[in-house]
Order: sequence, then C-alpha cells, then structure tokens
Amino acid sequence: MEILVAQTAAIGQLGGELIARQLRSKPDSILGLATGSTPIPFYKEWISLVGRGELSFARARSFNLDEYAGLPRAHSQSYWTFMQENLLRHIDLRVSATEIPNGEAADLQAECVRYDRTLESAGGIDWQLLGIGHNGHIGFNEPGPSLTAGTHVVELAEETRQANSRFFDSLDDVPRQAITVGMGTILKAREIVLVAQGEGKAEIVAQALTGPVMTELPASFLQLHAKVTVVLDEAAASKLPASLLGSTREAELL
Ligand SMILES: O=P(O)(O)OC[C@H]1O[C@](O)(CO)[C@@H](O)[C@@H]1O
Repeated sequence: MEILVAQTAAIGQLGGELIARQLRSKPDSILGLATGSTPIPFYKEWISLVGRGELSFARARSFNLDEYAGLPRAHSQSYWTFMQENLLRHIDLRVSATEIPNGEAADLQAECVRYDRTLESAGGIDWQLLGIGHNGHIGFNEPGPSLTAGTHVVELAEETRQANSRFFDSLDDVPRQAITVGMGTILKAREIVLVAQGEGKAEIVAQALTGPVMTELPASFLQLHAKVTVVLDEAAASKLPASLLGSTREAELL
C-alpha cells in the first residue's frame, strides 16, 4: 500500500496524475468510479485536463460503484445525475461506455445480476476509485456481520443516511436502500485508489489502514489488496501512526 499525503488544494492535481498514468499505460481501461464529495477534486481536474487536450477517456469504459434504489434517475441527488453533472457530460467518455446501476429497475435483484454480468464480460475493473464513509463503508458496502461479494441491494446504515441527508431536503427523503457493487468486485480491481479528505475522516482512515481486517469496517479489507494507493490530505492523515507516515511520500508525483 502506498500512502500519498498532499495539501487539500493539491488533491485534484494528484488525481489528474494518477488517472493520466493509468490511461497512458492502458487507454482502454475499465474504470471504477465513485460519487460523494470525495472524488469531486479529481473529477474537476480530469475535466480540465480533457479540456486542454492533455487527457482522453475516448477508449475507456466506466462502471459506477452504486446508486440509490427507488430514486428516479433524473432526481437531483441520484448518482446518475451526480455523474453527469460532475464528470460525464464534460469529458470524452462515450455515453455507451458508462454504466451506473439502475436504481429504478422494477426487479432490483435482476439489475444486480445484469450489472455483474456486464462488468465481468468487460473484463473486470482495472482502476477503481474509492471514497470512504464515516463508518468505513466503501461503495455502499456497509459494516455488518458479513459482507457480500457481488452486486447487491443494501439497506443503508443510519449514519450513512444521516451523512448524506446534507444533500436532501430532510432525512426522510434519503433513500433507505441502494444497489452497490460488492466487496469481491472491488477487491478484484487490478488497482485501487482510495481518497479521503478532512479531519472527519482521520479516525476511520487510521482504523481502516492499521486496525484489524473485519466486516465491521469494510475498508479494512483494502489491507489485503496488492495494489492500493491512498490519497489523503493532511487532516485525513492526521491520526495515522508515525511509523506508517514515515513510509509515505509527500505527493512526489506533483
Ligand atoms: O465522499 P463522501 O461524500 O464523504 O461519501 C463517502 C462515500 O460514500 C459514498 O457516497 C457511498 O457510495 C461514496 O461514494 C463516498 O466515497
């Protein structure tokens, strides 16, 4: 695992370097994309690199991690809308090459099977971008007594609904279920980039990267993956033990 610590304002630039490196080595990469506030600096930088002609997604494909169940795709808080507004409509990734779970499907279980089949026939994820929830979720794989390998319907944890209620008019408006790719899909990605910013994530980041690997903290399973890059701002890195920070590079990509 490699941990890169950057100033908050430099996180986006680092995200640009990381995706450029991936797409240079494999222009037809299968990218796993995330939503939430965490990836926004990455996406802003990707948009400006594409705008300047320094990056192209033209041969890539993308699969999003998750989507709320029962929220119309056109709803302002659906992850479909988030992706259009924050990335997809601004870059040259083909519309037909982007996949987001369909939270409006009449049969959500069938949609999960379809999503897994599509992902598998594409060859799996080459490069997976992840944020981390305050409770240690990745995608919407919530803490619990067990984890699920494939794409599945999940009951959202109360703390997740509360954290995400900032985007809705009220807590009651936050969906109770979501579709998420499973832990197996995430851990099979050939490379994973986990991003966290802000003091509010410092404790969970430290536990996930240094504590026991356990289903009660899904992000802790990233310790078992062979190729993980963790991108943190100084605040999110502030509770990591000095021994681990000693082995970090001060964002030397920049
Ligand atoms: O980035 P945020 O808004 O803190 O959310 C944490 C994580 O929860 C999710 O929104 C759930 O999928 C992730 O996409 C995100 O990285």
